[in-house]
Amino acid sequence: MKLFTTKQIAGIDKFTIENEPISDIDLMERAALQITHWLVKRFSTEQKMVFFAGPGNNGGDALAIACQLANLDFVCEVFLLDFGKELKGSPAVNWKRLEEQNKVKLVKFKDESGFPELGLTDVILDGMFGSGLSRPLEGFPAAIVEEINQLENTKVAIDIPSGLMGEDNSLNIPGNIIKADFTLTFQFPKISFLFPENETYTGKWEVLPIGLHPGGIEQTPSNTFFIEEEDVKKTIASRSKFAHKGNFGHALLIAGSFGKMGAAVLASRSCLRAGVGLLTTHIPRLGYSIIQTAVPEAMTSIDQHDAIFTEFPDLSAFSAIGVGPGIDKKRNSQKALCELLEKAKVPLVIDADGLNILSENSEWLQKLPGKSILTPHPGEFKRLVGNSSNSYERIQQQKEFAQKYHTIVILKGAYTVIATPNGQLFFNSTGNPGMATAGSGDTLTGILLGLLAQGISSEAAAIAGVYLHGLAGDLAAREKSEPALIAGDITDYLGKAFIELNKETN
Ligand SMILES: NC(=O)C1=CN([C@@H]2O[C@H](COP(=O)(O)OP(=O)(O)OC[C@H]3O[C@@H](n4cnc5c(N)ncnc54)[C@H](O)[C@@H]3O)[C@@H](O)[C@H]2O)[C@H](O)CC1
Ligand SMILES: [K+]
Repeated sequence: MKLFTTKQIAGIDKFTIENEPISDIDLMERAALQITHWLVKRFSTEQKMVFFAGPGNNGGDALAIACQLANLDFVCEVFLLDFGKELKGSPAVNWKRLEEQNKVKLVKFKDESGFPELGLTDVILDGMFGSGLSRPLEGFPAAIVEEINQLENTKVAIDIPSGLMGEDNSLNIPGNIIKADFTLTFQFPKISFLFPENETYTGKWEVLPIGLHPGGIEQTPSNTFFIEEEDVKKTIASRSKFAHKGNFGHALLIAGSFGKMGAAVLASRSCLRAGVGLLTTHIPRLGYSIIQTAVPEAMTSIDQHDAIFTEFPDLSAFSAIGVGPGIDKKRNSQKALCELLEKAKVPLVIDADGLNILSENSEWLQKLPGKSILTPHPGEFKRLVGNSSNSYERIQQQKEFAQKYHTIVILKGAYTVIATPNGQLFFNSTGNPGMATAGSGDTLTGILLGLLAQGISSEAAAIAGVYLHGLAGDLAAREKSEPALIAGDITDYLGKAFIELNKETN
């Protein structure tokens, strides 16, 4: 799914009005109805619905929802922020409808002194500002936000928590943004919802479709995407009846060191489960019996060194190479990685200590084979690319880095972001906090390597890999729970993830 800026969404909104065609008041009514349905399912008529409405269409939505709920016997009150200007357009129409309906208490207020007393079970609906917010809130609306945030009532934001920008909040004032329990957003997730620091404002968010015109969506360009099942299905081809293991590539995984052989085991197992034809795992001598016992399906390549990575086998047989999980960053391992970068002709997946070595030798980034995949977590990213003051800034850095070095950068997090060399960004939609556990990254490296070795392009492997990794984690968490989930479970549930992905087509 394409993701858009709030400005672009306003354009698609306009396109829908002109081309469906539908009047703006009817589009607002349709959007409002989606939220009304959601509220009716969740709350009872015993609870008063208290709306805070702003001067624009976000306020218009609030008025429309109040009108619809009042017709369903909910007790509603509307507090309209009065900036001394008459309401215009659809918000004005909805205000008039409410006056004529005569079921909802309507109050206009100009400053904090007009802030109402609320009952403990009242539900607050935030319809002050949505995608039309042009600058951070201050003065009167900011004071209202502060009042609302002090209350313990359940808060539901319409489209966007008031005060939050759809993309860049670098210059925003944290105290002047509504902290909602739920955000019900229209048609598309807003980009800022995908950043960890904004969870405190959005609470749990849901996308409610409002039937924006497919033509408008199609013709609006975007280089930012939300990965969904459809985007991954096409990558995972069904296998020919006559297939043999030679059809699915030969991966080389360089992983493990003394005390960290588990990383080599986890990554090897997930590489195999991702469907690779052959896997050779290169490990220090002391790891030999560990890997042979734990992963009998893998062939081994044994380093001359007992405890660390210092050399690698002839590369001509391999269709993709993974390096990093558990390798440590001793001087001889650094030298071996440098040589690997110079000799490798196939894309690499570089993780963990592989990335840390690169951070300490940034001039080697120029040596990366084209379309290699780097998989930093935020700490590794910071060491590799530098500091950033927020997630928006960080993804800009990520994008520039991927373009500069012609690599795919997978920045791991709740919504893992993939940056590609052509300037695109993909946010992953699967995964859960149970996956924040030791070795989870090693399993991702294995999956990526396994897909890449099968001849899947680096971009497609990255997109499918993070999606499947998250999906396997979600399926595992359903049975194991989030706290009890361990990295090996992700690998164990990878099969179920493939089945889930192919459900409709099978
Ligand atoms: N496309 C859709 O998905 C639909 C969206 N709908 C709703 O419409 C809003 C966007 O409405 P818009 O009128 O463009 O903007 P807002 O209501 O968010 O606010 C604009 C209003 O506020 C003033 N303003 C802006 N910034 C500030 C500020 N910092 N301080 C004070 N005042 C400010 C501005 O001048 C305007 O007067 C979207 O979020 C949805 O809720 C449709 O209803 C359905 C289709
Ligand atoms: K809002």
